[in-house]
Amino acid sequence: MSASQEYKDGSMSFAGKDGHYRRQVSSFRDAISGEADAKFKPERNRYHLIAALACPWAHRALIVRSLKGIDKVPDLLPVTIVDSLLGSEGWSFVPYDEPAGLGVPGTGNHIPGHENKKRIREFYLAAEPNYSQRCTVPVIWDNKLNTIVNNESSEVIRMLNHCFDDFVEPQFKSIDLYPQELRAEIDGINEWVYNTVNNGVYKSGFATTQQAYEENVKPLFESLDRLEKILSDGREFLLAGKLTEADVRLFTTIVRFDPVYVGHFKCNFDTIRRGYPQLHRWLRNLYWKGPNSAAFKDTTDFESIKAHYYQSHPQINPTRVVPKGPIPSILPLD
Ligand SMILES: N[C@@H](CCC(=O)N[C@@H](CS)C(=O)NCC(=O)O)C(=O)O
Repeated sequence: MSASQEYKDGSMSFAGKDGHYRRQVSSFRDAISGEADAKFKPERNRYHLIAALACPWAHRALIVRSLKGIDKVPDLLPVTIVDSLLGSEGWSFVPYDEPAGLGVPGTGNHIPGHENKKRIREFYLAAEPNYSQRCTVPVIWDNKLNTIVNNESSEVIRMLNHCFDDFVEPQFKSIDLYPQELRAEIDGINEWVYNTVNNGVYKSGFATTQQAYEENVKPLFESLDRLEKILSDGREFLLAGKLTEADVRLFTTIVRFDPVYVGHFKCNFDTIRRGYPQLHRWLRNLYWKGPNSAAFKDTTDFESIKAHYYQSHPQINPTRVVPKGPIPSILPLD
């Protein structure tokens, strides 16, 4: 069942009757694996990542693909980027005629044998002809079996953490974003960060009643306070002085916070740059500093991010005007 309903003007409400937004459960939950009987074996010239630069969930996959050096091996996991505008037929590889002239173009669809597909929906229907839910990114598409391996970002990044280790250069093989000894801690932090921060901004922004909005925006800022405390000893990463998937998952929300969530989703008790100096330091370190920064910086496209949110939700922003600020989108290191 879809959690969205269409208004008379064609725009979508993503909230239910009680004003609360509920994210749908992802449908494709397989994994690429080197195990002997695996259906989806790691191979070159087989898999594609379909992503939106705007989307924080897809952004996780782009970051891990880069951190793990998967992007440096030709034809291991090429990326197809959709246009930034999420229109009435979902994510698209070609510009929408209506509303016309909006959005930042993606890469176009060059997935061999599927070049004529215009919308991401067509891949979902090829994989599952009766699919009736929302067609979300990220998607790992298997061009051999013509199906979707997985469309749940939390599982996609777990999979990319190791599944292509036999193909990447040695220095990337040893990178482990979910090390055994930290798993319990990572799972613990992921759980409340997912509910109140990653999804909390959406639950605040898509709420259609005052009460639903307040019930979600307060826990969001409580969690930002909690993160601020965790980082207050000056640590560079959330856990144990080591970059983990917990940092990746939090980054994609925090980097969008001041440019989009403060205004568009009404998450405006404070901004990260003014009210959360520790989170702000952590964010800028990931984005600007050290050997990992390219994975964070080069996958962050503020133009697509802002265009997407402000133009794709006419129930929130009917004029589709995109604000110019904050300037700059992210501040430099001190
Ligand atoms: N649980 C999914 C959520 C993905 C998701 O909701 N993606 C949004 C973009 S931010 C999407 O593709 N929405 C398309 C639509 O609603 O039509 C994941 O983490 O992979």
